Amino acid sequence: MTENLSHPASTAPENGQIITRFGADFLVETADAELLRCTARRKLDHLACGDYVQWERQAQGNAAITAMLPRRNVLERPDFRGRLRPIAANIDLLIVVASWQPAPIWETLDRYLIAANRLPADVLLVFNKADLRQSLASAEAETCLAEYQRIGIPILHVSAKQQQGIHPILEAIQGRTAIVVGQSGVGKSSLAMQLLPETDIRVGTISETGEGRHTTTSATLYRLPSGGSLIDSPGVRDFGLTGMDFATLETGFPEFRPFLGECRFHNCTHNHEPNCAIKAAVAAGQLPPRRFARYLSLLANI
Ligand SMILES: Nc1nc2c(ncn2[C@@H]2O[C@H](COP(=O)(O)OP(=O)(O)OP(=O)(O)O)[C@@H](O)[C@H]2O)c(=O)[nH]1
Ligand SMILES: [Zn+2]
Repeated sequence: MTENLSHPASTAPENGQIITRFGADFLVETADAELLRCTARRKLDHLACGDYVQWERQAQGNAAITAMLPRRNVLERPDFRGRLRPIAANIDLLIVVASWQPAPIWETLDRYLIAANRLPADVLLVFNKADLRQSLASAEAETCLAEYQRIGIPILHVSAKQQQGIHPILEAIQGRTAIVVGQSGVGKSSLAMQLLPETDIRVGTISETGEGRHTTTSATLYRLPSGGSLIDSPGVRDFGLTGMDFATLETGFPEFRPFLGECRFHNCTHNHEPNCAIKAAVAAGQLPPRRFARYLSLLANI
């Protein structure tokens, strides 16, 4: 029997990265930086923006994702049924945005830091609305902020509205893949607009595929002209921390590390136990007390 030559056989698999999702299909950036719409089998439904995949051209002329390559990490969020769904994968940097109006919820910031540690991903704390800092930041808030500085969390003060401090964020991203998170109203969308100002970055590259304006709420990966990538994901912006266990909580407080192992009990929770090295360090002024108080409050909730 002769082969049907009108349909070329499928090609060898190639590597690519998922840029975004359109319903059941995915937009894949090929190794040649070409954007290609690909189908995927149902068993690959858990693929997310940022995933590296293998794809191949099919006999029918379309392209299909055939496999997911190993992930460094994945950010998940419960859907309306409470099932965890992947939002974005292979994240290097969690940009946690806070502001002075709405005022920072410090425990929420701590939760983001714990989540970043669990991913694992680096953290950049961006305090937006710097224009309001002088009039709205209380002395207590400044003290809380100083504690983060003290434990070595990188912090930037910016104003999306006044277009100030945007370049340092891009510099901080360097070659990494970053995602912006933070509570509602802190200015995440405003910042994303500043970080991705060119319409051709935000929507243009996506439009080339004939989708028109990309109006879905799917996470989308954008290449930054300054290097690195930014995943813009309306859905993940206020993501929480689900299923936290004690180990996740404890390692989410990196300032504890030098003292861990020095408590009298190896399974010390740094709460009621006698001869606790963490409590001693807090009492001696070696660990920031407000962070420790919030640690105890988080501990009470697991
Ligand atoms: N004063 C001041 N206001 C800002 C700044 N950046 C954003 N805003 C305002 O803050 C409000 C919220 O901004 P958004 O960018 O929508 O905040 P968001 O974090 O994306 O909010 P959600 O979509 O609810 O998660 C808007 O009214 C912005 O104009 C800033 O630097 N200074
Ligand atoms: Zn202890």
